[in-house]
Parts: sequence; C-alpha cells; structure tokens
Amino acid sequence: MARVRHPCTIVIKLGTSSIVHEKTHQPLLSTLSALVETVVHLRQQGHKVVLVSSGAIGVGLKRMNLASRPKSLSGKQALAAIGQGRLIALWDNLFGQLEQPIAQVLLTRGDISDRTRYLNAVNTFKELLSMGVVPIVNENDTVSVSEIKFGDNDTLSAVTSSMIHADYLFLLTDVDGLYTSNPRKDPFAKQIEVVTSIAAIRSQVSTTTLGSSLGTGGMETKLIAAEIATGAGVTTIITSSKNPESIFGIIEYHASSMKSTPGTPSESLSGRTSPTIEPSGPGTPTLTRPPHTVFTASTLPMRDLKSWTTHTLFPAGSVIIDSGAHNVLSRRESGGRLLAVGVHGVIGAFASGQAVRIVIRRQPEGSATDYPAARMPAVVETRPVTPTLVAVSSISSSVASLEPLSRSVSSASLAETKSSSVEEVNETDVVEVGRGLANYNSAQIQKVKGLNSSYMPQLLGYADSEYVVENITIRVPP
Ligand SMILES: N[C@@H](CCC(=O)OP(=O)(O)O)C(=O)O
Repeated sequence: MARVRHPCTIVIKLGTSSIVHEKTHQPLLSTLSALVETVVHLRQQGHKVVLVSSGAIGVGLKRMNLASRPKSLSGKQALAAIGQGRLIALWDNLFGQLEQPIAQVLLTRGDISDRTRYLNAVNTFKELLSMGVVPIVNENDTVSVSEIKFGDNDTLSAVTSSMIHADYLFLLTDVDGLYTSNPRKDPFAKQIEVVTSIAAIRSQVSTTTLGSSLGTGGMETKLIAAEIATGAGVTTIITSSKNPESIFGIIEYHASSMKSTPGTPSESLSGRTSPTIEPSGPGTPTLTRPPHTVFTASTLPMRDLKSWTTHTLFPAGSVIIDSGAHNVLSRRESGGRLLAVGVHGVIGAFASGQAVRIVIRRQPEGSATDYPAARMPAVVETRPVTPTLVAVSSISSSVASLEPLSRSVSSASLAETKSSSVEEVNETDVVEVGRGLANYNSAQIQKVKGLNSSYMPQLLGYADSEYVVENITIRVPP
C-alpha cells in the first residue's frame, strides 16, 4: 500500500450499486469490508475521512423482501426509514471490528438552507473529525420532499466536501472512470484521465447511467457533483468501488505528478495511457497510475458563501435582471453584486438575507430587445407582488450596474424615474442564470428596481448597501 504523505480531508461517496447486490439486495460485504479497511488506514496516516453512503432504500428492500423500489415518494421514504437503521448498524459493526468510531449525519437541503443551521452542520463535522470519528452521511430521505431534496448522493457528497473544505472527493462507483462511450457496450471506449473543463467535456462523453436500477445517480449526476466540488476547490475523482485501496495510489500519484510536472495538467480526450511516473531520485519507486478520472480543482475556488448560496440554499424568490446586468455580472470585476438599476422586477416574496434566483426573461419570439417598451403601459405600480405576478420596470440599465451610489437627486427626477409598469410574468417566462443573497426584501427591491442607487435612501428610508443582491454566482453566461 502506498503511503500518502500529507494529511488530507477526504470525502468518499459510495453508491447503492456498490453497497447492495442489484438483484438480491444483499450487502456486498467484501466491498464494504475493503472500504472500511481503507478508511481506517487513511485515518491511521492522519487523514480525516467522511463517508457518504447511499443504500438505505436498498437495505430496506431486502428487509421487507421487496423486489424493486416503490414508485411513490412515501414508499421510498418508508423503505429508507427501514433501511437506514440497518445500514448504519452494518457500518458500525464493520468499523467497530477495527475500533473505529463512526457517526450518522442525515442531511437535507432544507436543513442547511438556513445560515445558522448550515454553520451548525459545519461545526458538527469539524468536531467529529477532530475527535477522530468517521461521519457517515446520507440524505434524510424520510423527511425529504422534492423541493428540499439534494436529489442524489453525488450532489450531497459534493456539497459536503465543499462545506468541510475537503482536499479530495472520491466518487466510488461500478465503473473505474469517465469514458468516451459506454465501456460495457463499446470495446473502443476510452477512459478520460484528466478533466479540467466539465462544460467542455459534457458533450463528448457517455453519461448514460452505467449503474444498477437501484441508485438515483449515474454519470450525469457525477459530472454535476464534480462541477460543484471542483468549483469549491476540491479535486474530484471517479474510480471503481471494487478496489477502494486504490485511493492511496491515486492520491500518491497526483502528489507525485504535481511535483514532477508543475502546472495544471491538460484535459485528455486522447485516451492516452500514462501508467507510470518516472522515479524522481535513486531508490524512488516508479508509480503506476491506478485507473480513474480526475477532475482538477479550480485554482480560483468559489468563496464559501457563494458556494453555499449556489448549491445549498433553496431560493425564496426571483430577481429579474436585464441583459446589461447579466453581462456585467458575468464579469469577475462585478464582484457578484447587483445594483437596483439592473433589476426589472421580482417574483415572489422574500426577506433580506434569503437566497434568490437571478433570472432573465426569455426573448419573446421575433423581438430584438429584452423588453419591448411598446408592450408596457407607463403606470405607477400599486399592486402587491404575488408569486406569479411581477412588476417590471420600463427602465433599461444596460451596463450601468457598476455605477456607484453617489449622486443626489431631485424629487422631480425621482417621480419621473419611478414611473414603472406592471406586466404579468410567469415562471415559464424567465430562465434562471444564477443565484445570490438578497440584501433587501422583495417589496424593497420592487420599490427601487430600475433606479440609480442614489434614490435608495429616499425611497427606503435607509440604504445599508447600494447593492440589492450580493454573492451572485452566474452559472449561465450571456
Ligand atoms: N438516499 C438514498 C440514496 C440515493 C442515491 O443517490 O443513491 P445512489 O445514486 O446510489 O448514490 C438511499 O440511501 O437509498
């Protein structure tokens, strides 16, 4: 077994197909035992390890002698409730053989969409890891409903690794990496060794579900997870769950390759095999590259809060921006901050501090502009906003979103500028381009939409910040 030199924080995710047999639903004891030994050895080398374990529903199926996953949400929730206890008991039994304490952590997106609860979860992880415990995470399926679900444990593992600032996320599955096509059907399928741009690679690889009928993930969710984790600075690896001990070799291989070839490795779609790293000195053993795909971590990871906003929070409403603001926000120098002048309206009711979607309106067919003025009567908006009704300002901001709060304004110009119009906009009329944290509530943003920030103190009675939304991450560029 290779020795990993620097202590790391490592998240290892194991999917259902690696935990229970697809047909019999019996636990795959040899895989589980090998993983337990690997985790304990990693711990002995000074690493901190978190396990994200699926399998509650699979274990529940076995307990109830059912052949397949129920279709209904409540059926799945009930089976997860039945299976989770047995699953954690199984892990506790296996880890207990090697004197390794574990902890059960069940999370939902709803649990950590509140900043305080999120920080509590982070603190619990920190405390457990400093106590030498291996936290075992799963989604709290029993209380998860569609809108508060992470949806799959690939995403949950990525969010977990971003929360604890992990060095590595290992997605262990039933294939040993990402391939150019389905390796079970295509003998010419090539493994992709290194991915530096997930967006670029998405269209070129096989994302068909290669796993069993039990899990909810597949390669697509692994790409999404890799995008979240690498964006937060976590090196992400897809490899086979059959030999968990290869984790040592993979970490060692990357540590050595960084030493021998400084700089970021380039994306490889060439199917190149780079099985060895030359010894760096006499007596240094040659390293073999264990099969895997590595997604390199972003060199400019998202700030913690941004990552939290983008992936963890369930947005309470939407802020509609114009194309100028969309352009500006897509540039790094915008700092992810939105001025009122770039806002066209809001959808829903939200409080200051809540997460909001940043949306743009879909281009009406045959129109050259975002918001054709002719369609908007100039009236002062008086109606309260409902989730499906949005007040849309007739003022276009262009790139003025970077304009600072400075100028004093006359009442006349304020009255003139405040003239706005009301138009019904459905959720289907808009498309989400990013997320952020609101600095003002929906009614306040409604009041100042389309205006220069210098109007804010007058209209709101105060202006703590000139920006109406901050910590914005744009995920769909213009
Ligand atoms: N929380 C569910 C697992 C959901 C899930 O993501 O499964 P998988 O695609 O096998 O990782 C369970 O424990 O059965």
